[in-house]
Amino acid sequence: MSIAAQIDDLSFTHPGTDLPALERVSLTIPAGESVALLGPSGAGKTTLLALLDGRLRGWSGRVSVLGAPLDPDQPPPRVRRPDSGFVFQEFALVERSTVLRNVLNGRLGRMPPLRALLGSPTAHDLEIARAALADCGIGDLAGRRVDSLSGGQRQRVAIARCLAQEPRLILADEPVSSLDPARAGEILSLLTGAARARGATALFSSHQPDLARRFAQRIIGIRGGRIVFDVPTPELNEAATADLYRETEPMPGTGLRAVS
Ligand SMILES: Nc1ncnc2c1ncn2[C@@H]1O[C@H](COP(=O)(O)OP(=O)(O)OP(=O)(O)O)[C@@H](O)[C@H]1O
Repeated sequence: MSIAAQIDDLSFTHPGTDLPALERVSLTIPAGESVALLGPSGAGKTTLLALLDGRLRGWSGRVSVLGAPLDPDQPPPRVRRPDSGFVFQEFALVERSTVLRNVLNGRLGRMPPLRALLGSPTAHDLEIARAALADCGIGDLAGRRVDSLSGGQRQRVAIARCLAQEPRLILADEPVSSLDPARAGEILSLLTGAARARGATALFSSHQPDLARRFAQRIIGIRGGRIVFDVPTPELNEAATADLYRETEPMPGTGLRAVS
């Protein structure tokens, strides 16, 4: 089995905080699968995705992404960075730029540094960007400014930008939480379908167990920074999902909820 991410005994506390956001996490994410990360607010989903994206420093444990170990003290080398692509909940697009320009930004990491600095794409970059737009069903929007688009269209642009990067691992942080249910299904179908078509691995976080079931082959439950289950989708039962999202009892007399 080829492995997209291997995590052993990973712990991390955000600077300036006391409680770990991730605690003794161990996980294996097989290459080529679509995997959902479920868990309540504050569970550690964003932290785990950012860490796999090489954006956090000062963690402990061992983490390998696409066969290369991450260094807890250094960002990944530039040549490896485009291998993992990130889709953000709030799209993170350049609002006043065109759709095509935004998607071409996904090519920057694949360009030699001087070309990236000048922002001058080659014909090959343009070809890849246009193919990504077409795959996302928005070829006709190439010349539109992003700030004239709907939320669903913006997320398609963000996915196209990620695909233009030609990543082998696609990390997506609640990519559909701002969309209506129909749009959310379309976008997750697009994201996981595009990953599958490219032989890439997709790891997305969500608050919606039904969407995770529909679009992920594997579901990981995280709560309080710890993995509470990691199962093939058909094995996920209602009780485990309900327990993941259970409310803790208020602590007597305080109105506060106990951390479990
Ligand atoms: N930049 C930060 N600085 C300090 N603490 C942070 C930071 N980001 C997250 N945390 C803390 O780390 C813990 C995990 O947060 P994280 O955002 O990873 O959870 P999440 O599962 O993604 O939540 P949500 O579903 O609400 O996005 C929380 O206790 C949160 O308050």
